Amino acid sequence: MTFASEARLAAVPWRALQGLAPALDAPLAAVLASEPAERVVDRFLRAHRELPAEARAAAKEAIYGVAVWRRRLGWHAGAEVPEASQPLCPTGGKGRERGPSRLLLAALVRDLGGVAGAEELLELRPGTLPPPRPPPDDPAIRFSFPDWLWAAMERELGPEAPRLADALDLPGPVCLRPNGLRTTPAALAARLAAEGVATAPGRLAPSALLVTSPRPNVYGLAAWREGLLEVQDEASQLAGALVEARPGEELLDLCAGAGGKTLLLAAAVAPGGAVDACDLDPERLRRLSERARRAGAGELVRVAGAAPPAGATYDAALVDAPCSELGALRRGPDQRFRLDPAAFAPLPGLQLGLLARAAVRVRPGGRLVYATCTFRREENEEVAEAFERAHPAFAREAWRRTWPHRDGADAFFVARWRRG
Ligand SMILES: C[S@@+](CC[C@H](N)C(=O)[O-])C[C@H]1O[C@@H](n2cnc3c(N)ncnc32)[C@H](O)[C@@H]1O
Repeated sequence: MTFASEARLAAVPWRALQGLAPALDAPLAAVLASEPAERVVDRFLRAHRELPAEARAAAKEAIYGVAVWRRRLGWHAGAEVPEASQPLCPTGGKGRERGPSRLLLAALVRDLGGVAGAEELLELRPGTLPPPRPPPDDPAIRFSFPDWLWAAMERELGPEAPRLADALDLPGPVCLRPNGLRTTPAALAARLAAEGVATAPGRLAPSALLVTSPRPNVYGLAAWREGLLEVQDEASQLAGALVEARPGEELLDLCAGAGGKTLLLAAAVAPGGAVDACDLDPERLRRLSERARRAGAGELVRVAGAAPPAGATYDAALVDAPCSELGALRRGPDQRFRLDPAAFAPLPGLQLGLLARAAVRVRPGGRLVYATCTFRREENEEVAEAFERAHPAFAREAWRRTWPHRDGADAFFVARWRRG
């Protein structure tokens, strides 16, 4: 069986890499030494504006492909690929003269891309790669995940885990949120169509629009500059929608970050309402203020700093908690090799503490919403259940999970309670 993430690589115009291999050595070495692929791709494309579109597309796939599939490629190339980002060491001496990254690229192009003559295309001696072999049986190697991450997926999903792994190896859809202060989903869809971008209604969140035309540069659209939309995953939109904010309400967004959900909430409480936005990170709050102004939500969002004003209470509070972010891995697929699972240990305590801080701000009859973008139950159901045990006045109203392979959206957990 071929998985969609594998089949996708067979459709890349790899032959357009002709003559590009030497220029790709440094970017490939950079991603293998743990620089984020997105940044490396951006730098490469800026430095090579002369390249035709097909070569640019193939170079981008080459850099992302080696960054993400490195573990699988090492298996095909006979090179040891460490699970964390460390310098790579080929076991055989062959190919060393071109650097191990070129060998991995050749494995990508030959073994996943299906290109005969990949070595010649990439200026390697024929026979540098070991003979081709069928996909590995070990799913962690097949889907190119560190062992600990594969184990976490298997623990959550059992036999369904390969479908999640496959989905996380595919680029996520581009999902848009119409700015309810300035437009409607139908009006935005028509406006985008006029700008050459086709969309379809989302399946999870009430007003989400999924881009169906080939990945456009959304930030280059006039509709974006005019503040008509935000790029926001559908699961994130669903989490905001589950707050069920109404016009005139006062809300607390305790972990507002750069404001993805704050802006959604601000549009929902207009007219007459307000959202107090808090975060520990002042830089994110600065970006939030900028985005709120662009969206026409400047009057609705009050940036409160690290904590809400003393004594303030709210109709609803959202805790979009810091988490391991494993559910959003499609947004930075090579991140999997930079994560240290030991860093997740303090998260449930932090999450529970944030929930308790938000709970005291919720007025009687008001709502408390907890959201994460991870699939680890230690940060999801287990935190939410611990909160319930300690806060019997809060009655459970909603309990949702989303999954990339089932819903086409990031893996989120959302719980909502009502204070008695
Ligand atoms: C998942 S992100 C928030 C994303 C944001 N709500 C959005 O929709 O764009 C979690 C945020 O929690 C913040 N954070 C971490 N610890 C915190 C704390 N103790 N109090 C408040 N915010 C905290 C982080 O700075 C980060 O911005």
